[in-house]
Order: sequence, then structure tokens, then C-alpha cells
Amino acid sequence: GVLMACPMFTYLEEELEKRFNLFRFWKVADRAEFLKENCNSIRAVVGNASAGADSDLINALPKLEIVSSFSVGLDKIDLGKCREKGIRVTNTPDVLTDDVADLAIALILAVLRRICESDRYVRSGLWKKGDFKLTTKFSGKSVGILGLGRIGMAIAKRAEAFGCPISYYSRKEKPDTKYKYYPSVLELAANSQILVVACPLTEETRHIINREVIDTLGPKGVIINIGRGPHVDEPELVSALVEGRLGGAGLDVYEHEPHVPEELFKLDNVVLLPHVGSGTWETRTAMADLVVGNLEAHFLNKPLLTPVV
Ligand SMILES: O=C(O)C(=O)[C@@H](O)[C@H](O)[C@H](O)CO
Repeated sequence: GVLMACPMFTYLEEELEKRFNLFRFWKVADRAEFLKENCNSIRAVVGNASAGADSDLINALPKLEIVSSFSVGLDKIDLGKCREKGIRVTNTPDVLTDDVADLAIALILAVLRRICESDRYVRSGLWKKGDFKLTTKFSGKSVGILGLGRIGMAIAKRAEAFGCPISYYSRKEKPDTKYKYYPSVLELAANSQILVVACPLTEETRHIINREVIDTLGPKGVIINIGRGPHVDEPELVSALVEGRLGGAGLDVYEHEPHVPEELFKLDNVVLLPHVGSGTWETRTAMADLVVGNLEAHFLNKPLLTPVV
């Protein structure tokens, strides 16, 4: 049996249902009872950015062999426990890179050029009373990327096309890249007008965007987050934006999704998206096919398509 942790994509559900005995965890009233009854028949879990396989669930499933995540991010899976128990883990890299990078650039343009606000200006009829205010140019602004992995690199390439000087911070300097490396997030923030969060969420990167980093970016600085909400100390971000200590923010992820701090709703220098980085039909279908492909490969004892563990 395959346990699906939460609703994520109908096509994926249908493809899993065609092949496996599918359990929908969100439809279960008494989870403890359900797990006791079915713990010997569940050999796989399908999770995503919202719900995965934490140590409690893994401990409750003694026959668990594989966790196939409908996400590239793995912060909802206890990887250490999986390694310990010989449970395989797969994710959906590469197929979503373009979409997430495209959205990061879209967020930068939406914040700097006030795309959402000026759209509202036209729809409200205000343009009849006068032109919209001037905004801020993107081309040529210095872009700092936190995490120069697949998605970070794709963002760098796109921003470079806008004539932006690119720099980055990551655990180690990347020898094969021409982009400027800073050995700390603070130095990256001090040398960037736009800071993009594009690294995995780990204990190391939780709240890596704190008050000091925000104040270093300053009243003209802009933060773009297409990573995970907990990368940013959200109350600090909110107070900096409300007090004008930070110039703007473009957010696709939040600390307590789907809850978004209401103080941000009245700010025009903030663009708020509902975690849609990979949210296109093309990409979600490709992600679903990877999830199904990894499970089929596992149960046929063939090499996994995108193994992590
Ligand atoms: O891939 C990730 O890490 C994501 O955050 C997204 O693609 C989600 O998984 C997506 O929201 C699917 O539910």
C-alpha cells in the first residue's frame, strides 16, 4: 500500500490509484487506529512540501521501504531516520527548476516595478485621475543568491540576462562559477540590492535571514523568498517592512502556510504569492510522473530515478 500524506495533485492521485492500493491520510478520522490496522501493508509514503514522513510516522510504519516526495525540498522528511532504517527517499529535482527560477524573477520585477499595485491602480479607475508613480529599475541591480544550487544557478542566469552583477553565498565556494562568492550571508547582504533565498531548509539555514541581515540590506534592499518560510525570521521581516527598514519583499513561502501575516496586506512594496513556485500544469505533471516512476522502479527492484537516500 501507498500512503499519501496530504492532497497535492489529482493527476498524481489517479496515477497512484491505477497502480497501488492508495491510502489518503487526510481522509482518515483516527490516525493512530488507522496506522495500527494498516502498518503492515504500507510500504511507501508520498509527501510534499506541506507534509512528509517525520520520525513518528516512520516509527509507526515498520514495513516502510520508500518515501517518494512530490517536491524537491526534503525538509518534511526525517532523512536521518530513513538512512538509519534503510528506507529509500526520492524527490523531484530539475523538472521544477525553470518554473521556480522564472517566478523568482517575476517576484523581483513585481516588487521593483510595482506590477500588482499598478494593476490595482488601473482596475480602481485611479489612472483617470493621474499617472501612476515612478518605480525602481531592475536591470543592472546587484543580485545576491543564497544557495547556488540548481534553482539558484537558474535564477543567476536569468538575472544575468538583465545585466545584473551576481554574487552568492553557499556553504562552500563553487570553483566552477564566475559569480562573486561571499563567505557569509551578512557580506552577501552588504553587497546586494536584491537578496534571493534559494537554498534547502536545514537547521543551519533556519532563520538565516534575521534582523541583522535585513538591516544590512537596508531601506532600499529587497528580499525574495522562493525557498521555505522558516528561512526568514518572519516577525523580523514584518517589522522591518512596516517600519521602512527594508525596501520591499517578494514572498512565495511563509513560516506558517497558508497563514500570512496580515500586516503585510496593506504594504504595496510587498508581493505575496501562495507557494506556487512549481505551480504549472507542465511541471506538476512532470513531478507526478517522477513520483510514480520512482515507486514503480522501487517495487520492480530497478534503479530509482531521482534517489536522495
Ligand atoms: O518542490 C518543492 O520543494 C515545493 O515546495 C513545491 O514544489 C511543492 O512540493 C509543491 O507545492 C507541491 O505540493
